[in-house]
Amino acid sequence: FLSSPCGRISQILPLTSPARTNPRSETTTLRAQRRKKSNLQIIVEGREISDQDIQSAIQTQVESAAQSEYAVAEGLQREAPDKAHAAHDAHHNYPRVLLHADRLGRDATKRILNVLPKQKALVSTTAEWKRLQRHASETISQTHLRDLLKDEERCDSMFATHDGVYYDYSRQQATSETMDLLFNLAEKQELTSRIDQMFSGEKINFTEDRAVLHTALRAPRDEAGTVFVDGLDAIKEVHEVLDQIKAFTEAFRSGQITGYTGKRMRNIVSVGIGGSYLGPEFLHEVLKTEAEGVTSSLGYSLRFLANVDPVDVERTCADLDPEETLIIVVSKTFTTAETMLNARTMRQWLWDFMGDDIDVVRKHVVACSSVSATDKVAEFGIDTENYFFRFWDWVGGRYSVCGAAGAVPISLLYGFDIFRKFLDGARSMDQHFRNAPMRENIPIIMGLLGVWNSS
Ligand SMILES: O=P(O)(O)OC[C@H]1O[C@H](O)[C@H](O)[C@@H](O)[C@@H]1O
Repeated sequence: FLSSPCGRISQILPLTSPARTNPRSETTTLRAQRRKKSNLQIIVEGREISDQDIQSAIQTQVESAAQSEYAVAEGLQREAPDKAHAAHDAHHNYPRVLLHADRLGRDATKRILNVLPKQKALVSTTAEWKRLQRHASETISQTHLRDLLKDEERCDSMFATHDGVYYDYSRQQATSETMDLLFNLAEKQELTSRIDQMFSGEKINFTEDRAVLHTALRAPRDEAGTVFVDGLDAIKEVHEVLDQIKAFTEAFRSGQITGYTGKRMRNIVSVGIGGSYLGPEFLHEVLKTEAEGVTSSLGYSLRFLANVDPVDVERTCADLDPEETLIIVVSKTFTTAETMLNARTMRQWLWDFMGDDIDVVRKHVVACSSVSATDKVAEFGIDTENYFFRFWDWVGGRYSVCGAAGAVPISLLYGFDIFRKFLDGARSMDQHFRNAPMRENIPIIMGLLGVWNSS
């Protein structure tokens, strides 16, 4: 906040320390003048910033933040998206103000908090959070896990189970009191209604103004018509793509789909990074030693290409016959530099063997990408009609394994039915997450322990 109305902060000087950090004489004078009022001085471009400056800078932001809430509440988002966007941006600056304050130190935070209107309580300012903080410093920091583990009653109570998944959290640095405090915090933050908002497609990802709907990726077909995003029936769309992947998989595995030279394709190279790589690879690692996975993948191979080191490309395809190889470019945005570089390298590899023909790309390269990247997929030379498997902006990259990003490589290697089972498992956990009471709810407990451990 200080950088926009006042200029860039150049120095922050605690007034109690000697003048060694600031040679400017006028600043020294200022410091002397203000010594009695405050023990912190903020210098911006040679000028000291007063409490009043801070207050007016914050006021501007807080006013637009207040308008933002109003705008969104009034449904302006639908009628005037630009306005709502600007309002959203301003709104997000509110926590940022505190973040800056935090960096400036305790004195600055205090001064800033004093001038901030009591508008929206951050989680860290709630009584439930403070109770957790006290509990952490007064009790848990003095307790060794070794001693916690001696308490049988405690250990017996710290587990949750659902559908064959058994979650034992007795090795966490936590007691049943910790859990009580965490559940209180979750209640205070209205977690249950936030979960419902997520499942129903509300745009809870407010930084990108998007829904967070990976759960729709594993919702059953008969739930079509229940979740809409910007007027589109999310679950219906999901099943259209799953049907497309199923049909493509069957054609690929039965040899109906062949490469450019008519050979049957047996090797799959999945190019992608981050969420477009780790999820599918994790699934592959799990399945490749499972009896069902071993038999269903016989005769096929799947490799991942995520690294841009040229030796990695060599390692991935040195022993592959390009005529029998299908390249999957997995990228939600279809712009990620590493992925696109590897995709171009693999395209060249195909061209080097089979000739510089666009049909080589149309027969050997498929894309898993978001609907909004369709033009880029087409530009690359991929057949967007038959070789493009889409997902949506409301699928976060790290969850895309349940969408085309995971479905295509895993189904081609192991068959669609195995992938379907994975979706069914995820669906079962979604239902548990949505319906189980908090104290038995595995994802909620894991989330709360995540908050506990990282804070
Ligand atoms: O799928 P893409 O658009 O190529 O992005 C790939 C990855 O890029 C970055 O690493 C992001 O942090 C990830 O969240 C994302 O999954």
